[in-house]
Amino acid sequence: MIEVQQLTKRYGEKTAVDRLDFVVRPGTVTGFLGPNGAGKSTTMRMIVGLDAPTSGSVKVNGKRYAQHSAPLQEIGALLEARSIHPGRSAFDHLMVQAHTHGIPRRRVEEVIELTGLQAVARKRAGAFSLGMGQRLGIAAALLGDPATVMLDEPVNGLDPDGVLWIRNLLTGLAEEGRTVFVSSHLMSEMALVADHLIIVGRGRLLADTTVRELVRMHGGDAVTVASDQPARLREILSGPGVEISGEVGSEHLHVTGLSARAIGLKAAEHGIALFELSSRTVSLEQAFMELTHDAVEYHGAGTVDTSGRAA
Ligand SMILES: Nc1ncnc2c1ncn2[C@@H]1O[C@H](COP(=O)(O)OP(=O)(O)OP(=O)(O)O)[C@@H](O)[C@H]1O
Repeated sequence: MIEVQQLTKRYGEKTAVDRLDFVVRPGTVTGFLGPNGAGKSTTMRMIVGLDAPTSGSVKVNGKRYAQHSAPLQEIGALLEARSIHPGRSAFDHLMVQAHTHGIPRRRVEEVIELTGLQAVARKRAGAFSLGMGQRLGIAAALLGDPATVMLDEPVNGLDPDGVLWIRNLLTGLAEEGRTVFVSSHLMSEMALVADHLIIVGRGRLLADTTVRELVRMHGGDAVTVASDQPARLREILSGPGVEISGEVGSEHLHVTGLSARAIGLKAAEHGIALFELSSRTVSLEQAFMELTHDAVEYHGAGTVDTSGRAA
């Protein structure tokens, strides 16, 4: 569990993290999203005590990071800036950390296997590809068998096999009941792996929600239906959880809370002919763009956001 309370970090004039409040719970994968410079890495560094908050606090599994006697057994982290001695083998790199934390050699062998590094474990880490380096960073994060795992951009630079591997690893860790907190720029990837989302922009909390709820709030799964009896169709489709809108005099209705299939079947049951029946699903990417539009620090020239405005 990670509990962030009024967490703030200022670098001179710049407020990188601005009074953030959120809780990351065990048993699910929580995605940490935000545009470049939103404050994700700074927040993650404060969670593991690498940066001191200007104000506010953060607890990991009920205590501040520094108060844990064996922090590696509480939270395993992969942060963007990794420091691996290039001349040391993956095995030795992990053994050094294991030694200093009283972790047995058996666990080093386990994490090497878990991260698929067996074939290269004795090779110099300096010669590792980006993907191998990521796996080694994850092996180190899992070394202490921690209840909380935090990974900053773990899929960066990975090939499709690596991305799939990370996806399965994260969902597996959550299924074991661990707290899994992962940052990423890849919304499509987050949609597949995360249940819950913390979204930040310019250091502030923009949303603390589920993937489903975020998509629903930004238009969700709406169906457009057209017929020559819109008033009757509206009556037939009305029910709990169903929202219907449409302009007076228009043949079109916009329906949420019912699938296109259910609407088609109900219309047929009542002998109403339909001229149009189309679903519109807002992707997580669109919802994210709408939510963070005003919080993006650097827009590329000529980029257009999802609402069609020039950014
Ligand atoms: N050591 C530092 N000194 C001064 N400013 C900093 C420092 N570290 C971060 N910042 C600034 O704080 C803001 C937040 O940076 P941070 O790296 O936490 O964002 P991020 O969301 O992780 O971005 P990205 O997605 O690009 O990695 C940025 O504007 C950054 O320039």
